[in-house]
Amino acid sequence: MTFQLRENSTFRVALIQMQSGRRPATNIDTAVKLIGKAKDRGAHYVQTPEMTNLMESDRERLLELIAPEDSDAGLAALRDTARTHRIWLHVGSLAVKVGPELAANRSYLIDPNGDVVASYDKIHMFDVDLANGESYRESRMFRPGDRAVVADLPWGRLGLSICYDLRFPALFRALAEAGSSFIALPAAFTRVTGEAHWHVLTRARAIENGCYVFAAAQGGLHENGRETFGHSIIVDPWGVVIAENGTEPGIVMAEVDPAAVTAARSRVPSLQHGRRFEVVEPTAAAVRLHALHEAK
Ligand SMILES: O=C(O)CNC(=O)[C@H](CS)NC(=O)CCC(=O)C(=O)O
Repeated sequence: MTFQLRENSTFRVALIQMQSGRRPATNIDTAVKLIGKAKDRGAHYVQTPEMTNLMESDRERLLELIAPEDSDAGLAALRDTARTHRIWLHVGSLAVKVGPELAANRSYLIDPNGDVVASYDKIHMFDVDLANGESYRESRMFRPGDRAVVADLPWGRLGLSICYDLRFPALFRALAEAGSSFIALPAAFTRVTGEAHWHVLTRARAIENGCYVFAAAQGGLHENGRETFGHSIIVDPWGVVIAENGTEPGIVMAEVDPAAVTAARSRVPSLQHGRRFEVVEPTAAAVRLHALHEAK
């Protein structure tokens, strides 16, 4: 079955904020309940955060707890949920097994029939040491993706990204140039970096690409000891935050209008004005002039 294009109609987006723990069955159960509530409130597209099924820092334990996607009980339950509620369900990511010692941080777009229509492996791995001593080595557990992915919703095209990808504007530009009106950014930002950068970066990506940004987040203190920023957020293409949550689990909703994308891009057509330069190497003459100037 195919879905009718509805690029001229608004739709309701719901973001599920979670505080996922160390037991996949419990986390999936929580997600399914919140998705049901979002449906009751009229959602057409529902997004869950990065690592919906598991927040686990221990590599061995993570590898024991996860399954290949074909036999993943969580994915099956979420597909059932999409079908039961007749919604577009975007599972922000699941940790899934892709080899004996290897996982992927993979998001799934599921249609109202319960079929997976797109999946995306997080490209940029969060291998970062923060000033407060927090240290992350995502690439120890996860195999990064190398493909940018877009998928079609009835209301327009959706570009897929995850969490740390937010810091790589070239990915978002590529998604916009591939026709995205909406960009999905499920996340599990740290509290510290979220406080410093979350709002400015989500708004910047929306503004510079004339896209909506839908970002369902993990928030609060997790069983594995991690603390995440929360603040699930919906930003419109003009950079206005139209819905936002705090740090508690819950649902964030907004009415989304595809016409706002066209409007923002016609007011400021910066997408059409890009890539008009080449980078020029410093010339020997310029270097000599500089040296002359310094010597004065
Ligand atoms: O590891 C897990 O359990 C779940 N995955 C995550 O939390 C991921 C990888 S560690 N987090 C981020 O990418 C944070 C990015 C971020 O905070 C920033 O860019 O500032």
